[in-house]
Amino acid sequence: CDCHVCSTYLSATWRPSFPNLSDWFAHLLSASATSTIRVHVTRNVITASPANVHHILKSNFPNYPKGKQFSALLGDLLGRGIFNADGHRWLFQRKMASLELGSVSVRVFASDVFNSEIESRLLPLLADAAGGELDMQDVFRRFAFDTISRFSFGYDPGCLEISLPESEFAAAFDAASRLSAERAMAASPVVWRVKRFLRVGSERRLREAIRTVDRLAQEVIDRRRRTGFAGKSDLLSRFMAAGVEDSGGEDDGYLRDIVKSFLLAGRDTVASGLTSFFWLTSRNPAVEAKIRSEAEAVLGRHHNDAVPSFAEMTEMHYLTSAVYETLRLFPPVQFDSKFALNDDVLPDGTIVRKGDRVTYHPYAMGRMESIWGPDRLEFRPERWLNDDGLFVPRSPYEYPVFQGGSRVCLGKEMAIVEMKTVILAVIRRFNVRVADPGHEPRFSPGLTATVSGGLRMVVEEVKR
Ligand code: HEM
Repeated sequence: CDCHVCSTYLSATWRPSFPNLSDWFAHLLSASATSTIRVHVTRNVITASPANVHHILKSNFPNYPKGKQFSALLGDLLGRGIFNADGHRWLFQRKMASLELGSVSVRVFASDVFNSEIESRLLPLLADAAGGELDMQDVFRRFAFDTISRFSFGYDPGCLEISLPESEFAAAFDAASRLSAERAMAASPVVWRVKRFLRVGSERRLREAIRTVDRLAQEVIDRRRRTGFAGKSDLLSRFMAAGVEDSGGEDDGYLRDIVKSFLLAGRDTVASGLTSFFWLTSRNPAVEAKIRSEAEAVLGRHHNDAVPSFAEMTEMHYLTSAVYETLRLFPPVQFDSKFALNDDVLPDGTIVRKGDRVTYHPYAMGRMESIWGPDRLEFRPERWLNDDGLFVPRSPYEYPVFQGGSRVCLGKEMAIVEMKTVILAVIRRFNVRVADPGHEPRFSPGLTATVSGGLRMVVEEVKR
């Protein structure tokens, strides 16, 4: 195909004009009369139309599974885990996980994990670095890996200890997710499949990384079986107690797969959201000031610095709005694809053929004038508040940052609470400013938005 979009895509000639591929797609989607474009060479229909997103994720959901093309990329790492499954296997895990994640006891457990990681590691690390610089993206990735590992597995990799140690588990998990995502960048799937068959290059490294992840995960599972899982709060113990391993003769590999999906889903996403938040507030100190004064109004001026309760955080509508506003401009999952099972027509008239890739694009949607109005590029938490100053959510089909419909993110509420807890703890004690204010983030290709080269920030203690 020699159409403008395909030739620009293939030759990457969008690069001089746009910092990221997602910015170029946002530009094309804004200019399209239907908010939908087609990249013929990759058989990819990309849409930023809320009606189309509703159709794909909700009203015609069965026609848009993740598909074999996607699950092949992550299959070696995630196996049969929820993130990579379709059909009955997905539904079984979805029901079980929604039940567990919806329980009050799991919420209390998650809050305990966040609070202890903040009190015992994050704040001491920032205090130690005060007056100097830190790569805050690295800090948040370590924070998020410790918390999601403790939450999912009951295993503490200790990545955020003050010496910022190398964790074998975190390094192997990083390598495995990066190398799996890089499969999507091969000119053709044949390339990585041949390398995999021959066990050479990146596929050899991927195989080794997955082996390490599986070995360490298995050690945790074996230990849990020896020491008992009854009464323990982490997801692994809950799944074991719910008898997952007995269901349909499934083996330990299945438990391991389930937990790995949670690690992948809950780690880089939260770290990405926090990194973007501090980048945006560093450039918009007025927002930071409003969050501080709201916190003071809710918690009182002389609050004893203890982590605010869930109820107190719920009262902070401006903070909630600032988190949603951050994720609007910088969604951790910038785009997400499905593969059509059968021919279909989208609500805007776009024809979809069986096997086409259909992508909704939260990054572009967060920049659409038709959805957010003329000030769409401004970081303005106020847009989420009603006249009474109360936070009002938007439809998930206009704001599919956590996806929407039948496969909406299972960790959404937990992620928002985690982000709010960290933000409050940090900004009440520290000023965190981008070291190089002219720095415009560029994202590395991958499953989750990660700032290429990290984000160096200056940390200073707030004078009281
Ligand atoms: C800001 C943070 C987060 C964002 C933006 C986010 C976003 C998303 C998105 C877009 C999906 C759909 C992916 C797909 O189907 O291709 C998803 C699914 C999922 N998320 Fe999250 N997520 C976040 C945090 C979390 C956390 C902390 C957890 C774990 C507790 C989690 C657990 C999951 C799971 C299990 C799924 C799969 C649901 C299914 O397929 O039925 N997420 N998330």
